[in-house]
Amino acid sequence: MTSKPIDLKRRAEWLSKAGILTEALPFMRRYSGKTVVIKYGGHAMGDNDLALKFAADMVLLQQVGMNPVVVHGGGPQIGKMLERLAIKSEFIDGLRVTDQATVEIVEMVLSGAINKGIVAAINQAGGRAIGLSGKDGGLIRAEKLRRTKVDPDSNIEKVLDLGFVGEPTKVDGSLLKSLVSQNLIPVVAPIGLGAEGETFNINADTAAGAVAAAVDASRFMLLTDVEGVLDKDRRLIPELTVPQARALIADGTISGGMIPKIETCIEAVEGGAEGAVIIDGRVQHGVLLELFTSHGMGTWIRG
Ligand SMILES: Nc1ncnc2c1ncn2[C@@H]1O[C@H](COP(=O)(O)OP(=O)(O)O)[C@@H](O)[C@H]1O
Ligand SMILES: CC(=O)N[C@@H](CCC(=O)OP(=O)(O)O)C(=O)O
Repeated sequence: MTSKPIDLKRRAEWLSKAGILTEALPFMRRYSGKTVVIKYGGHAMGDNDLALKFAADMVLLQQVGMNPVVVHGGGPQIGKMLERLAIKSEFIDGLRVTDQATVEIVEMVLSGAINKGIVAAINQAGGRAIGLSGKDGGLIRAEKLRRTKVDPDSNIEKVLDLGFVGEPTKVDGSLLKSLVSQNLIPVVAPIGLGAEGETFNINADTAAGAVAAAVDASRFMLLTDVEGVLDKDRRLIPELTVPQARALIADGTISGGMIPKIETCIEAVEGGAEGAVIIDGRVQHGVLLELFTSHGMGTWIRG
């Protein structure tokens, strides 16, 4: 039996048309050996096809010599599960108020179904992913988040009690680096371990920022369900300086779940990352478009 000959000329033309040879190679060379932390938001997970493409992109990043580290969210998925269990949930400034019953569900959804789903998809795509929550190996130590807010009527500062919402106090970057050195792709669920063994629900953007700092990431990307940061007329803002971003939070243009993203990006660039970018996770292969094309996508936050 003879197999059909491969038309190499056609394949070469296709590669060239796809711009792979001309456009992406210099970027691939530039980022080789660099660590990129990708925050994969619950809204960006979309359907199965999109999730498989995301997984394939992670494998490709590794194959061109980069070190991808994934930190995932799952807010909408937690919301659905809480609804099924008739547990009410509310958000303050983009953070879920988390009581004991809620934190149990948060951990179950994030460290269970979502984490293992991403790990399975990356392994299916030919990579070697390993799933961890912040509890595994003591990866993310956390403490109760202290938040205050000035009451606009009385002008008095109030302490907000968000329950088991945590903030990272220490991320063990050496653990992640040792996994990466063994060609593994770490996939991290944003659950923190408290000093008394408590389970903390950490906003995934915040957890991703702390992970990026701990592994000295040169690139930090957040995938969400909008094109990037939008102005008051809902137009994409391609680039923001730190002072501009702060001003947009102060005047209310940036609100809700976009606030922790921006705060985390500011920390990442102030902490020395080459760049932090918020991109549309609903676009197929968005990560590759951002990293390996000259126009990139989304909103860049610069120092
Ligand atoms: N200025 C803004 N530009 C873009 N999105 C914004 C802005 N202000 C608030 N948002 C909201 O932030 C959301 C993204 O945050 P979030 O829902 O927490 O996403 P994820 O699950 O990806 O973390 C957007 O869907 C949008 O509703
Ligand atoms: C404290 C807090 O708000 N935790 C988040 C954790 C998941 C998350 O951040 O998921 P996304 O990135 O998909 O929004 C929550 O309970 O929804």
